Amino acid sequence: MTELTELIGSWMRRQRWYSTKSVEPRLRLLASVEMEPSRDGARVLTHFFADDAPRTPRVYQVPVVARSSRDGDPAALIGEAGGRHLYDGTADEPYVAALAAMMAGAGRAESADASVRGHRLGDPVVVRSSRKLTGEQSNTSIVAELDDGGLVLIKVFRVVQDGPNPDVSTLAALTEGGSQRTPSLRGWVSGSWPEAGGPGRASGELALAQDFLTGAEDGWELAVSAAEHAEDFAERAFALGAGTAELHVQLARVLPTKPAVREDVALALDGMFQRLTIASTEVPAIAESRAGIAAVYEIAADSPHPLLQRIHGDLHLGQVLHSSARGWQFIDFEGEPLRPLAERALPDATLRDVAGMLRSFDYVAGSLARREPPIDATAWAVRARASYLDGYSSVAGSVVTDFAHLLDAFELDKAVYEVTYESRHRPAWLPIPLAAVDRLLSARVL
Ligand SMILES: Nc1ncnc2c1ncn2[C@@H]1O[C@H](COP(=O)(O)OP(=O)(O)O)[C@@H](O)[C@H]1O
Ligand SMILES: O=P(O)(O)O[C@H]1O[C@H](CO)[C@@H](O[C@H]2O[C@H](CO)[C@@H](O)[C@H](O)[C@H]2O)[C@H](O)[C@H]1O
Repeated sequence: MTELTELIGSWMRRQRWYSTKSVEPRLRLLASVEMEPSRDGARVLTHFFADDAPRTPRVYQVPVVARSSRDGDPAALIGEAGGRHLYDGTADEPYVAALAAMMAGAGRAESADASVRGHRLGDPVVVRSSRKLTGEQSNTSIVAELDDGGLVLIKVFRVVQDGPNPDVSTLAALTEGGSQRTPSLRGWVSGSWPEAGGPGRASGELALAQDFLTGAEDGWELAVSAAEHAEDFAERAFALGAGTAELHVQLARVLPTKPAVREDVALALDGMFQRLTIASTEVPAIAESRAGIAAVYEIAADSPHPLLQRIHGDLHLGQVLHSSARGWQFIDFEGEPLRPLAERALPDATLRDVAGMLRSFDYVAGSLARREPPIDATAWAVRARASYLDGYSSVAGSVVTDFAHLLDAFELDKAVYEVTYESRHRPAWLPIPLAAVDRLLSARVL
């Protein structure tokens, strides 16, 4: 087992989804499940590893195909352990087929310490071929071609946590409610494994499958390209705002809503202060602005709050796709990866999503300002922001002006979260949210 743990540890360190880049993984194998009976000398396994390197241990799901000979795709080869050649399951057909079969037939597999189980929504998913997507992602996404020629996107969660994953629960509710603002969910796989830090068991979702939107364009890439070429984005931003408000209306229809009581406001405020404390500890420049930031949070906490409901939770341009047939589509309802899972599905204020998208327009300008030679897209971002808010209000009414103090606080809170995110993942982009914090604070003083 040491051989396996060492091999996976050194491979994992190089993967985009390994979330604690600054430290060496310290892995412990918690459990393994064989997803289906061994076929043609290939075993399909899902391993659960605890990583003790971060302050709070994290559990990673690592699916592998263990082959008796070196006959898999060389690009997917992890290495050799226990006399077998291990391949990254997400890049290897037998694993993807086993996962899809589990969803299609509501199948189940278990070992002494862990289990996995498939759930189906709508027509069964039978995979003919598959291709792993590459890119800057927290999870691993695979495009699979189905027997009927259709395509699905299979997303394999890497860090797995105890409790329901909002990506699945939100998509399931929207799909069952007939939403056209998001690709339909086709099925998912849940599992249980030993707790990382205690004697109990944890359970949660391991993967999902949803319709793949062929030809859809990534919102971030569309926006950056428009800003770079000084092309107007007002119409697209208006439609995105209106689409966000429609999504919120649908979410309020299919999932619980609740009036904001004192405890909800206190909890939200607590969360914002916790994020501020983390950011101030990791990036001392933020500590200097603490009093100003705290004042904005306190004003928001004392202001009226709208009805709370399920929201997207991490809305930015990278979470929307533009499809010529369906307009703007919203994906990835997992919430902010740096936030505890249990918090992410709690009813929240829709303006938190609006604030996320506003920050994203600022990021477009911020990233172009860092190009060589720099491109000034400040005016582009201001116009996109205004059009987005107009579009949102065209469906949601006066919520943006009625709860303006809340929107201010959410924008600042998101920028503070981004400070921590960038300092951990992309230090070169740290100046973008740092400048935003300064700007958002000085805009209030003037
Ligand atoms: N249903 C879909 N149809 C087409 N492309 C998709 C779909 N879902 C995701 N993608 C593509 O996969 C990428 C990663 O998906 P996402 O859900 O954001 O994963 P992560 O949680 O790893 O960030 C997206 O940026 C998008 O380009
Ligand atoms: O997409 P994820 O769910 O993994 O979200 C995390 O990563 C995002 C970056 O990929 C990060 O978004 C920040 O950078 C974006 C540009 O790359 C920008 O559009 C967003 O506005 C900005 O917040 C997100 O915060 C983080 O949770």
